[in-house]
Amino acid sequence: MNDFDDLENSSKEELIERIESLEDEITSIREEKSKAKSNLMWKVRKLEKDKVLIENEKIRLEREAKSLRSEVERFRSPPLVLATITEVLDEHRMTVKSSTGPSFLVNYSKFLDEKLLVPGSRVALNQQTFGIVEVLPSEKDANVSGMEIETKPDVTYDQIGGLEEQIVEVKETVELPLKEPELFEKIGIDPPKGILLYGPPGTGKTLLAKAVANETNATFIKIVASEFVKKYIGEGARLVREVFELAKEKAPAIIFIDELDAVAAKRLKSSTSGDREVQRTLMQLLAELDGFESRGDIGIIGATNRPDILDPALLRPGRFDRFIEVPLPNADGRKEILKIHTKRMALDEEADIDILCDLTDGLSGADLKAICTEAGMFAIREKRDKVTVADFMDAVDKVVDSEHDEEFKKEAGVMFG
Ligand SMILES: Nc1ncnc2c1ncn2[C@@H]1O[C@H](COP(=O)(O)OP(=O)(O)OP(=O)(O)O)[C@@H](O)[C@H]1O
Repeated sequence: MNDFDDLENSSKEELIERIESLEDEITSIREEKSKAKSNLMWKVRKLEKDKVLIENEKIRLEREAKSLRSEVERFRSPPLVLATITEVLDEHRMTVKSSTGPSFLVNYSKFLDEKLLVPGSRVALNQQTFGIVEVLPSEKDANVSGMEIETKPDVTYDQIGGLEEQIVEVKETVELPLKEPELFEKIGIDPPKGILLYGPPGTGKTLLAKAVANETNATFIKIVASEFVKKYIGEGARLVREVFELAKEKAPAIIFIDELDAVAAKRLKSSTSGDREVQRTLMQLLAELDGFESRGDIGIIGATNRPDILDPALLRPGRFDRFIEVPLPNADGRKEILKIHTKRMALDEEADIDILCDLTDGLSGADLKAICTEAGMFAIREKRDKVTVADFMDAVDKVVDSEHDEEFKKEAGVMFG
């Protein structure tokens, strides 16, 4: 006997009740079907995105390998020599004193502005011909361009997502000696001098350093080590000296040296003048670290994406002797970071951060920030007042693509000057 056999004997009320219950059942089956369908659609979309991400990653890695090869080539090209004009002899020749000591009688490129070629001007010389190839800005300007100084940065720890352990470590090793130096004195140990933050680009190393400076009311002095040794022989060591002098003047201060590997790569066997310049700069940095008494009023934070190539001399006790890894965020970290960057955004009800977390595996905090900004831009462009899931998905695509473009441009820049 099936469910419908006794229908003939049912009363009208019973029949109506039965029909209603069947209608309810049909509605709920329909709802489940539509939910399952949208779930499946999400999964398909996510798998498609994953596929694109993996393919992009492959392209990225291939480009990275290519760009690293070009970088090696670039490091092999000789840097320019820094000099100051001492006397203009005639319209072709002048005497200069180089930053490494000796004076030279030199020619200059006819493309230079002669009005700038006066005694006292700083110039760059070709290392082989010693001809003047460039007139440099005054020393003051050059300094400023290599350094970023902020009296009390406005970054606080609650603006940093997914780095709870790192924050605790930074608080202990940099903040505590700055805030309560007497604790170390009482116990009779020296506070740590320098800490090294290492991890991929855009993961929050600079943010951490700025938050310490904020918390301790310190001046934040940032220098990018690759700027020291980019071009001019003799400049690197001088800049290192000046940074430490400035920090003492402005104490309490945090010295943040980004891209530390640029002056502290393991010694190479070959010895071009570029390598020697890097060595001179590193020596000066080591001398400053050794000579400087860590009384707790200056914190030194180094950062690198390549801890594996650092010269061990720099990592000895009393130098950069604490290492803190700042990795790419995991799913929880990404959620935290997205929460921080979407906090002030007007989000559509369906814009679910969990979905976004799944779609952004392998991306950095800087990428996540860029995705939020891009998603907002898409909404503005379409004159909507809420940011939707689709905006975020398009933003993920855009940011991932633009990263590849950036790498391509960088590579092209290296190849074509
Ligand atoms: N953990 C994070 N929490 C919140 N925002 C982050 C985080 N990491 C990165 N960001 C965002 O990305 C931006 C860049 O990050 P930051 O400069 O700190 O990276 P970095 O590790 O110092 O990178 P690099 O190695 O390229 O110097 C920050 O200003 C912030 O907006």
